[in-house]
Amino acid sequence: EEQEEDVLRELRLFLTNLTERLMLDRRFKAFTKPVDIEEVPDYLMVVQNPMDLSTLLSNIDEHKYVTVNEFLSDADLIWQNALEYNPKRDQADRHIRHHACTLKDTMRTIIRKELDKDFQRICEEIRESR
Ligand SMILES: COC(=O)N1C[C@@H]2C[C@@H]3O[C@]2(Cc2nccnc23)C1
Repeated sequence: EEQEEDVLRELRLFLTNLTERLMLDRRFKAFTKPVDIEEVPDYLMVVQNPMDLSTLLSNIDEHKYVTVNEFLSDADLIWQNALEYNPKRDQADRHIRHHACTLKDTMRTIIRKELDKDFQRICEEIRESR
């Protein structure tokens, strides 16, 4: 009903604001757009489910997420894929793995500090009712 759409609208605002803040952080520049398959032809041989911050924003706009955990399932792909595709000991791989770990920690810290637990539970009850 209308109250449910009000809740999901507020969730979309929170997730959009979170994602846009991450996109503005220069440490996460490599994660803002899909990896260019023409530049990195073997990427899809290693990574089954590519994900990036701009795709998260599109998914939010398409009402893909009813709970924060559904959003995190996709958002976690970003840093998980980076750890998987960039495992070498060289500085370039170490840099992107460090930023991937920082992305993981930053997302969860913002959610824990800024998203009300009761609000999250209401979203989960809407998901269970559908
Ligand atoms: C999330 O980003 C990544 O996992 N990567 C891995 C790719 C390897 C390296 O850096 C990336 C893009 C790139 N393009 C051209 C040549 N080499 C590279 C970004």
